[in-house]
Amino acid sequence: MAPRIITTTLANTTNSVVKQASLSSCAYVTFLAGDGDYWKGVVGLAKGLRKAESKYPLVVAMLPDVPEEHRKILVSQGCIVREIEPVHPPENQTRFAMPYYVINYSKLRIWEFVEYSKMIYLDGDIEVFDNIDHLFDMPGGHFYAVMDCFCEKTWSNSPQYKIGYCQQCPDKVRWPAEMGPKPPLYFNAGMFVYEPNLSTYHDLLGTLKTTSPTLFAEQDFLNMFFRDVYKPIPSDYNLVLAMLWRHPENINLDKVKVVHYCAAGSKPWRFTGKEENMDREDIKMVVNKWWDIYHDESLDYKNTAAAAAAAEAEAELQPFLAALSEAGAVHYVTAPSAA
Ligand SMILES: O=c1ccn([C@@H]2O[C@H](COP(=O)(O)OP(=O)(O)O)[C@@H](O)[C@H]2O)c(=O)[nH]1
Ligand SMILES: OC[C@H]1O[C@H](O[C@@H]2[C@@H](O)[C@H](O)[C@@H](O)[C@H](O)[C@@H]2O)[C@H](O)[C@@H](O)[C@H]1O
Ligand SMILES: [Mn+2]
Repeated sequence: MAPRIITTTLANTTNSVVKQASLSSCAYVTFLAGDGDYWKGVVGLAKGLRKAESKYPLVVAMLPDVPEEHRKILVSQGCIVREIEPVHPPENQTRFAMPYYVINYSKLRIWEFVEYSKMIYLDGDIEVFDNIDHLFDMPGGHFYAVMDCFCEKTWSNSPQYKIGYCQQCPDKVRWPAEMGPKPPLYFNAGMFVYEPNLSTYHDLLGTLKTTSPTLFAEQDFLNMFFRDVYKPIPSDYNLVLAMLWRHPENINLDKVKVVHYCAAGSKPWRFTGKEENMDREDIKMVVNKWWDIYHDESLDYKNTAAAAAAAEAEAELQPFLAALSEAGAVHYVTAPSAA
């Protein structure tokens, strides 16, 4: 019988073997698309989770248009890469609040990651500054996320913005009866706690086919789909930066554990400080905190105990694989590690 050819990057195999073996059924997951610079956000997120001493891995749901070079960097930072196919919304004339939002529907693929019983989704432009592993212990059967704010210009085409209504201060401008029932609580889809499930996954994709896209793309869709099981969690778990100037009374920056760099001009890896509100001291402070983590080499996966354990496991595997190769059972060729 012809020997089976095993060509692998040993480090990758060992890493994923070590990781899979030690993997509990929880994980963080983010989404990466395109050949732009969001991979830097994902590196910052991976290192931030490590600094917060999270005990769960970071999975990256990655579209095929992400360059191999970016993929290798993320693997070298200990990320578990899961290729996904794009999800396109039905054809329509809607102009999204941001044209690139059309790719965000591909986030829906993460419901297919049923090797995990519970996951926390985090946008690539999010940083975790304190441990939030306890969110995995919340009761199942719900969709947990932080309430969004409707006051930024990105909402200017929405009925809420047009009348000055925001759920963060529902008594300031009340929802007028003539506009029908007050909208249900609405979450920001940059961070949420959810349970991967195949029937939910197929239901999501099936429902999407018959749902006309709207301003905030998959965020609107997820709010509609999970409206009956949505449970708000405090803004500490997803500080939508605009809250700092729109609803400072609702924010205690000292308690914030997770920062979402979604305000225009606030992406740390592109920060110029020129856009509106980007000259604020609190904005410059949270952007610098992101860079401190991004530049901290002690947080690189290759410098961690987990990487040392993986390297040790690799060393122990090698003689075994070499012996198999000798015996002709397998033809083993090592490839350069991704790191
Ligand atoms: O070119 C892009 C645009 C977006 N994203 C991913 O999609 C998420 C949602 O987009 P974004 O955070 O820019 O939306 P915002 O929260 O700023 O509205 C990002 O965080 C990334 O994880 C990406 O990987 N590449
Ligand atoms: O595709 C729609 C996106 O909608 C949301 O971003 C918005 C939202 O936060 C608004 O409230 C802000 O005003 C705006 O700046 C920001 O872009 C999610 O963060 C993102 O992950 C994604 O779902
Ligand atoms: Mn975001």
